[in-house]
Amino acid sequence: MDEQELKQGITKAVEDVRKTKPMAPSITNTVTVNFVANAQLAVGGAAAMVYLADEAEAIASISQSFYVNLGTMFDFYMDTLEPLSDYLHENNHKWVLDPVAAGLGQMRSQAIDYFKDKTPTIIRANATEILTIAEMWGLASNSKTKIRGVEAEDEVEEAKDAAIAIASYTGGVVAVSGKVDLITDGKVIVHSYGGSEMMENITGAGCSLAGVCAIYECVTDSLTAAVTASQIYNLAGKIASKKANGPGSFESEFLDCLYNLSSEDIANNKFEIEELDV
Ligand SMILES: Nc1ncnc2c1ncn2[C@@H]1O[C@H](COP(=O)(O)OP(=O)(O)OP(=O)(O)O)[C@@H](O)[C@H]1O
Ligand SMILES: Cc1ncsc1CCO
Ligand SMILES: [Mg+2]
Repeated sequence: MDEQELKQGITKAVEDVRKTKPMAPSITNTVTVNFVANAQLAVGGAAAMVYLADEAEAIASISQSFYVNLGTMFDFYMDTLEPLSDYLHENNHKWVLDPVAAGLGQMRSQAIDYFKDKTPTIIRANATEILTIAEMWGLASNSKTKIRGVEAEDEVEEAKDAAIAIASYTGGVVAVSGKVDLITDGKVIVHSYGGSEMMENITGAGCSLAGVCAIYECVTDSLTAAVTASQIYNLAGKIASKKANGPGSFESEFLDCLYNLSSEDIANNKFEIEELDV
């Protein structure tokens, strides 16, 4: 894939979502659930949040991509997450994983271990979470990262090799967010630029970015979907930060940008694509 093909793919993904309004269901954390749904709606998709095992499988069967976010774990989650990820894997169903706070606690670790062979088609996370998963899955060692909570403790480029190793293992895409976003399928690396430091002053920029990846994944391949989500987030974040007076107005300006930006402007936001030697 070259830069021109990717630009065309981004433009088409943005337009197809606005035309066809695809629904991507989510099991997502209780902190940012409303922001995830609003971001999915703002880009033109539809949201549906579920928590029970029988509902998750039923709604997965009528969707093109499913979003799983581990932000706030509850006792009964494994009863849903294990059969759901079995179902997604067995049916070659696309799904996005946001492994929030990977490495924290026994139940979250059990979930991440379980997902290793359930082929998540996009893993979207911050650098610390990607470094942690690569280590948990035995794909990298000697990482010095230490989990503290839901925030990144490492720079995006430090997670580059871990991201490539995970993508090569799953056969899917890994998207690492931060000041510059890095997206890889193990064959190419895309860097998407823009955004704003203000995105660190609201909760859920990352959670909702992953939810929006699932929306774009309903209409295009996983690499194009993850790049399109980063491109719209980076342009919307940059423009919204110029209009906002603080985190409150930033959040609403940001949603307005997701809704209003043109597909051409989103595709023309700065990005670079580089082939990897494989
Ligand atoms: N310092 C920054 N400068 C520019 N853009 C940023 C910056 N920090 C984050 N972003 C953007 O914010 C979005 C979310 O990424 P981030 O890395 O903050 O996710 P996260 O840490 O998982 O967030 P959360 O857990 O709060 O949902 C991405 O589009 C990213 O490019
Ligand atoms: C703050 C917080 N705590 C658990 S999930 C979450 C949202 C950001 O990941
Ligand atoms: Mg996060």
